Amino acid sequence: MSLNSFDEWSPLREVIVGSAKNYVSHERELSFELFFHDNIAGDNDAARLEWYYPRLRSRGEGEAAGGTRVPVKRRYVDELNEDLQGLADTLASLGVTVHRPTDVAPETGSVHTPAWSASVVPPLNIRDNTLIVGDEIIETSPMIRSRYFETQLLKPVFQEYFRRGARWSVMPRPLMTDASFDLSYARSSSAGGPMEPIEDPKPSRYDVGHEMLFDAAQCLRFGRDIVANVSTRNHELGVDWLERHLEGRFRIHRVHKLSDSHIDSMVLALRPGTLLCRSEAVLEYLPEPLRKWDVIVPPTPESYNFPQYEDDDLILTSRYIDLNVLSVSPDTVLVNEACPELMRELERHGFTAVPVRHRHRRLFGGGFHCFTLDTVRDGGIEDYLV
Ligand SMILES: NC(=[NH2+])NCCC[C@H](N)C(=O)O
Repeated sequence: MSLNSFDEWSPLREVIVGSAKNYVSHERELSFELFFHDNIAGDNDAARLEWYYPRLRSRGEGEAAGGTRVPVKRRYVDELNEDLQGLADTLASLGVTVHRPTDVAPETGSVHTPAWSASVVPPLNIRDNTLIVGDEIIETSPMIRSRYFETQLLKPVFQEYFRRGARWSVMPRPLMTDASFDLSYARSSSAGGPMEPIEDPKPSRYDVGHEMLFDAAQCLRFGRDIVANVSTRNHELGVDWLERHLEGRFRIHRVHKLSDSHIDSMVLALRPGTLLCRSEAVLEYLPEPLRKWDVIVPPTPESYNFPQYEDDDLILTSRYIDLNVLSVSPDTVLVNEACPELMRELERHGFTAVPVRHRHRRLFGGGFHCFTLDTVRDGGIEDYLV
């Protein structure tokens, strides 16, 4: 079918499901530290910052171009791939056509630019680097160096949609030197909480000042309207680009500092008139028309909802990550089977919750919404925000 995805909830026909094949390590360098810096794990309104460990070690001589590779345990990667296959199988059993990315090679490759290099990670959280707006694929400007060329692994799928008539654009590629990053959000969000130090940015001959660095997962799509979270100058530039690019076709509504970057563990739209939110407080950030929608606030996740990890396992999400559900229609939602409380809450509001296994979401930074990219849904360019 042709690319057609304008919203987060209308009947799903085609989707891409991410892959974690050959995930071996995380590379801890400036862009990674900044991205995962602010793990807000608040009890509804009292936001609290979580530690990452092990603590950063400061860069030694000659280490400026790269970072420290932290291995990811093989068992977790195998279990994650098993769960991803389960997710793909569930979607297929619901009549959805599932596409998969190209897997990265077993030997970890590297991304090299004139300014730096970083090890490649698999195309797992594919929601992050591509925005589907109607009949257009937009590859967004990456925020993490290891993920600089991630969308290349979606190329066969994108080529096929292009062949069938899709528009296909790529936002400007950042030079992504240390000076490209606006550190103000990460620095100011440290107030009152323990915080890993942000390493001193190193100068580079390629510095051009703050650049656009913006993830598609900062957006939620509502027909003609797109809600985009902006927390830094980098995001602001990204939204400026999107606004100019989509002018006359879509309206963008900026929300400010709802989260560090991604919006989809804070709020999701389940059907016209119903939002799933981390807390009622989220509403105050949203555009006026959305504040009138019904809100489902799931019970706060408890530690028993999650596997126990060891000190050397990096935790990359808040415990609200399971809010990150995937709608296959306005009344059917894929939910982590580890969250019976969330499933019951959705059922109470008239949804069918389809349980799907997903064990290691906190180690790999994403739930079902993050791991997927919905390319064909029934919905069109409608005005929902009136
Ligand atoms: N599209 C995504 N990768 N979203 C994941 C957002 C997770 C969010 N940072 C949290 O810790 O709750």
